[in-house]
Amino acid sequence: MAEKLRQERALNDIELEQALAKKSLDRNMFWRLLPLLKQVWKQVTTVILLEAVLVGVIFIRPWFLREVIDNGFIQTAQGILLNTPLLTWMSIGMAVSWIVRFGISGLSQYLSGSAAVHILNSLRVQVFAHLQHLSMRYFDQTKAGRIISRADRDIDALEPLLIQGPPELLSALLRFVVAAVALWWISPKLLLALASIVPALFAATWLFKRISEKNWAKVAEARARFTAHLVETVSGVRIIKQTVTEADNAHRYRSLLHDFNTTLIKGNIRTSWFLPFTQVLSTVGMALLLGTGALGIVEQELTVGQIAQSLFYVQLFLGPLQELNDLFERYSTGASSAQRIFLLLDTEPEIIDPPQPKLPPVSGHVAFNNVHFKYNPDAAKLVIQGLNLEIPPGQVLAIVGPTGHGKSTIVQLLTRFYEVNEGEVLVDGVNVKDYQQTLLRRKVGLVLQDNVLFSGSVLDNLRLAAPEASDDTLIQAVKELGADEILERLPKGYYTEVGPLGAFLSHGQRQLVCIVRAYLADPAILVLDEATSAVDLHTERKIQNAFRRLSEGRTAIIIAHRLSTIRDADAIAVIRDGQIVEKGLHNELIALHGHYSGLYKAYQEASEASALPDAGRTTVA
Ligand SMILES: Nc1ncnc2c1ncn2[C@@H]1O[C@H](COP(=O)(O)OP(=O)(O)OP(=O)(O)O)[C@@H](O)[C@H]1O
Repeated sequence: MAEKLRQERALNDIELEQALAKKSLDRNMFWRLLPLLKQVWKQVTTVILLEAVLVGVIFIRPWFLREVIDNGFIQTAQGILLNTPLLTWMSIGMAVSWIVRFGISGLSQYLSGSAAVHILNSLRVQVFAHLQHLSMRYFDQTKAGRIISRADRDIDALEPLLIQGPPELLSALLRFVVAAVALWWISPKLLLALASIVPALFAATWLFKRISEKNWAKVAEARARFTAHLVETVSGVRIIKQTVTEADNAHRYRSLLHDFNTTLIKGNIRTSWFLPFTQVLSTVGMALLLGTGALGIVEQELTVGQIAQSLFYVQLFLGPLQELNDLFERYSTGASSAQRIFLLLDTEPEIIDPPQPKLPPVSGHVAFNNVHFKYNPDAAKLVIQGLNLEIPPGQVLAIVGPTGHGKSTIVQLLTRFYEVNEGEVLVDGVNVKDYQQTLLRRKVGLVLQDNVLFSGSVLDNLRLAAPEASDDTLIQAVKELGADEILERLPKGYYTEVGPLGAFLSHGQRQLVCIVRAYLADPAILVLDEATSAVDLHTERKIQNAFRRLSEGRTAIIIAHRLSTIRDADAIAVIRDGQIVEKGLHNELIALHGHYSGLYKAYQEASEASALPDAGRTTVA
């Protein structure tokens, strides 16, 4: 059942992406990629010039050969004599042409390579910056693996298209045009004989391009699926181990890999006929040219040297057309990757700043007026329904209620991670929509259940809130909150590495670091989403004291799971089905014999049953 559900969820995600991808399939990727070349126009221009010189060098060689055949050997009465000066100059010319060719191709490749690095890195930066601006809903709907696949592999896939592609295309076109002119120069009949196969070659190339584009889009999609699964596995590895679903998970990965392989193989089979087909066509072209050339010799219109020279041009004329095979394949891979990148870049953040934002809040007065909200616009049920709540500046308000009834959602709306569907959220009497998001969020300090720390030391993490602060200032803040005893016990004290996402620290230690971080940021409003997992009594007390100290003189919202911790709160609000059903002081609410007293009773019973001070939680009620 779980597997089925997982598959269904994944499928919905994929379907959503495919539907979006189809929308932008019509766009011409090439024209959207072109502006990227603007920043490296100097390198691009030099490469174009170098390629033009290279083509000139290539074309001079058949002329050397023709001169050697037609004039290198002189027929005299004594027999055939060598035209030594001509042969010497032609040999030198041939050697120089090879040396120049190697030198120019090396330089051209170096320049296009450095341009590539420049363009791809700036695209990476653009994608990264854009990702940070996207609203939470985008991350709710899109798997992390898909995003990584775009920001990393899809950008890599542009390299052959953007970098080697243009010089090769240019070189191919130049060789094709110059070969055509040279053949025309020798004899228009020779050119016409060879050109008779071009329509068939173009038709085949066009067909190939269409098939190839579709194939590469499928391959990229299949690849994104297994990457997404890999990322999910890495981030959920604990749960997978705990639920002993490694085998199921590996099976799912294998089946996604199998889909990828099948798509890749099918794609390769479909496109593999192109090369042999073009080879057959060029053989036919060569036969036609030789036939026409033979007639020309018989009719004394052409010399043997000219035919030998024209044979070189056959490859220079048809070769570029065959190279289109490779170029189109590259274009297809790159275009499908570009499409996925543009799909990401075209995604607009749902939540944007107002054109003229108000000054950031100071006093921390919070009001929710008739707020309605649901995460998914298509969902039938509202998560928050007609919520009215006022928190005067400096008040400590505790929010309690059963799990999944909207407690954390209230905070998400206060920080404008999501936009309300109806009603308004006011901070200091101003709608949160009228503040600049960054300034609003700086004024709301969050200490959440699943606190995230970033790789680096404890001090590095504290410094996120106060970038200019010295080590001593940071440590002083830790001491002021009474968190020093616990943090100094870490292996290297404040210099201990916290590991990826803070994995080397315990839950309680992470929470203390976050409380100090919030203290350093000096917000007007504080939110403590109390941890549901147990910490020892000593740490718990330290956390509570630190939070109490932190909330002095600020508005504080405590999402409480341990009812014993909030008895002293200035007000307690009980939330049920996204509405405030009761609000008052602890004693008042107990006396009401309503929801709160029921929750409290259940909490006390659970505490007594397990004989642990933190055993009972409202979330189990
Ligand atoms: N990002 C999201 N996308 C869609 N639905 C969500 C999202 N976050 C929460 N929900 C849903 O909204 C409802 C309220 O969730 P919320 O996290 O506010 O509950 P809560 O009361 O804080 O629960 P808990 O006590 O377990 O923390 C739940 O039904 C939850 O499934």
